[in-house]
Amino acid sequence: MAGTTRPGSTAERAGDAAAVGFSGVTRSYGAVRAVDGLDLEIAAGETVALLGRNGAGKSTTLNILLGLLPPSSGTVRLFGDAPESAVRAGQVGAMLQDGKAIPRVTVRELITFVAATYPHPMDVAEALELAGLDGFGGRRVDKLSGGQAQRVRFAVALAGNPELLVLDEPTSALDVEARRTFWRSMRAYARRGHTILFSTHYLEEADEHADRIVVIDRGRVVADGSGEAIKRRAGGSRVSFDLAGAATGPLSGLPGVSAVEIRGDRALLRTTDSDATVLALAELGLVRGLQVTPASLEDAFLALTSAEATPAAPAFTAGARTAKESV
Ligand SMILES: Nc1ncnc2c1ncn2[C@@H]1O[C@H](COP(=O)(O)OP(=O)(O)OP(=O)(O)O)[C@@H](O)[C@H]1O
Repeated sequence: MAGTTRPGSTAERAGDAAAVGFSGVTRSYGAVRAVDGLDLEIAAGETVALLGRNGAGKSTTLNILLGLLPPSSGTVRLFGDAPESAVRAGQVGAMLQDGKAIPRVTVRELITFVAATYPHPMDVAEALELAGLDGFGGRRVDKLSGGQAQRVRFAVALAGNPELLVLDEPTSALDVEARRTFWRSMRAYARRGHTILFSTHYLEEADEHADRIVVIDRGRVVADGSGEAIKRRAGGSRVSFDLAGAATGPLSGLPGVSAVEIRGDRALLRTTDSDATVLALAELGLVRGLQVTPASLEDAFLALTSAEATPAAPAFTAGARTAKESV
């Protein structure tokens, strides 16, 4: 997606500067290192998902990016400038997880007020439409459901017509229909050349809606690339077959096998070399109901972020299985 800049904007002044640049950023809370030497560059026009489990450091990263939290060390640049400057210039819109509703104002009044504080605001009706708030303009913001309030926060983020949109778990309170509407709006906004950075726990959303997925764990980037690239990096395939009473002991020693799970009469092997594993299984006569499937993004995510995992020996723990991974 090509980037576009407004005349006189921070981005134009900064020339080809990245939309976002983190360099060696660290943030500690007492003994907890929430962000630990984070390096990250996001080009203008990219849509990037920040993916990580609870406590990985996503919100802290986004708060530092927005200038709301000073880093303990390292530097952050937005369009080549300090975050505060980019925010002041209206280049950045944010939708954070919390945020209290202002009593007694209507949705339209709120968005009109917010838009008026920016140098190049979005048309209020357009912001309401993009946020899925058509028909809600006259409603009081303190009398909305959780999902509707979340859409108001999205409209607030859009109101300044920002070049960079930062969204912290934007769909967490939305139902299926609202989620679909939200992503349609996001894509439309991205197509205008804007940069979008969103955090999420939803692997499918990251895979489907981002150009690039940055997985963070313990405040560090542990993977960065397309969903496909991350699956490849985490490695391997899953081979499953019917045991038909065969002994399970030898399975972990077969070529390529990095993990074994037994579910009833079915064996599931994680392997870094499915051809070698399948050949060895054939020699043992274990080919009944044989299936070979590439690793899912879920597999990759677990392998990259589980406590005991290393990229060379991904974890494959029974407790973390999901229906999606069933064979
Ligand atoms: N204000 C704070 N004081 C102390 N520790 C904090 C504070 N904010 C965050 N932390 C800790 O920093 C780490 C990172 O937290 P952060 O909220 O950035 O993670 P997250 O990836 O956004 O998590 P979640 O997905 O649960 O929202 C966690 O260990 C958290 O407990």
